[in-house]
Amino acid sequence: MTSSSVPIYLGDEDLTQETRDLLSSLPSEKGWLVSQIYQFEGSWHTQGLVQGILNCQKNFKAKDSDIILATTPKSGTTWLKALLFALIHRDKFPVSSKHPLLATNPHPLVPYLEADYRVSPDVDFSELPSPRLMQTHLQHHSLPVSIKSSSCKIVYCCRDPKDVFVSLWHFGRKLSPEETAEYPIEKVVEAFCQGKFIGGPFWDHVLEYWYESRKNPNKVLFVTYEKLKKQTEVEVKRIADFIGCGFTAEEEVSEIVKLCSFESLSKLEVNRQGKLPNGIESNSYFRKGEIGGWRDTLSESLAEVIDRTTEEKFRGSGLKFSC
Ligand SMILES: Nc1ncnc2c1ncn2[C@@H]1O[C@H](COP(=O)(O)O)[C@@H](OP(=O)(O)O)[C@H]1O
Ligand SMILES: C[C@]12CC[C@@H]3c4ccc(OS(=O)(=O)O)cc4CC[C@H]3[C@@H]1CC[C@@H]2O
Repeated sequence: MTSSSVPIYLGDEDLTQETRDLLSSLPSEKGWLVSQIYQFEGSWHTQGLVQGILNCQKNFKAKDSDIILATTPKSGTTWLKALLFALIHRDKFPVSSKHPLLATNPHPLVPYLEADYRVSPDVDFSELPSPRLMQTHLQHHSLPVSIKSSSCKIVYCCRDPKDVFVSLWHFGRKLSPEETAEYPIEKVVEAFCQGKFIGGPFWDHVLEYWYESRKNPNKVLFVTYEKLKKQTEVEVKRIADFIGCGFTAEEEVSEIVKLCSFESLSKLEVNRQGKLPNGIESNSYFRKGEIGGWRDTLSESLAEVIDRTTEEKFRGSGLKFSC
């Protein structure tokens, strides 16, 4: 059973017999926020997510024009959802007081594949305007085959794992204050570094997309939260070029950058009040939005534990997080 405060799609209601049989054969562990997590295709998920992944792998048919945003949780999903939505639809929705991002949180504007397939195995994305934009937290090897075999584009965003961890830590404690109150941070860091965490192991997730981006740079664009934060306009133009909607010399990128900035989005009423369709408070997705914010939560020794894991895992890959 999952805790009642986490989204319903993570839960174990109405699983198919096929999923139940599969789950009974998978390694499982007690989770931090959810009572049980399962290792499926090398990554850890709830029962509900395994059901959503199976449905998605079976039923999702990518189109060549699709754009898939892939991230690990807390690596910049909300920001990229906003930026990609604004970039793709800028002809239809120029930046103005009527822009959809001023009235709607970025999450409902961009479907979350495995969660939506969890809610309904027959979910229909055919009504989405072209190019269709969708999000996933899946590891590369677990993506539906058609995403890998079609010419659709994958934008991958990752972030320094210390900031990812701290972002998750605060997100989880807000989501489930009672369940998390007694949980020492040291234990949660340990589980995160062992990879036994929803979507984990974090480092394997990043490395897979890193190597894919190097092997096939026209298919996978590798973006880091840090670079996006430091040189937003340059990175947003690079993303726009990659997804096939580059900026002309006359066009201004700064309006979209400003619209999607943490400062703008986090001040909007729609992102400050109320809940998203998944039951999570809209403001949970906007906390600090900084590079290196981990310093106010992690001791030096815990930061070292995460850094050591990063060094070990990334050794020889050419990948580094610059802060
Ligand atoms: N427009 C934006 N610009 C920069 N960071 C943003 C952002 N919107 C959300 N974030 C930050 O991204 C993290 C959430 O990640 P995700 O969207 O993948 O769940 C949070 O980090 P912090 O908790 O460090 O503040 C959140 O504050
Ligand atoms: C899917 C989700 C982001 C991940 C959140 C999460 C992360 C780690 C967890 O620890 S453990 O229980 O696996 O040990 C639990 C959770 C539960 C909530 C998850 C979030 C719900 C919506 C976000 O996109």
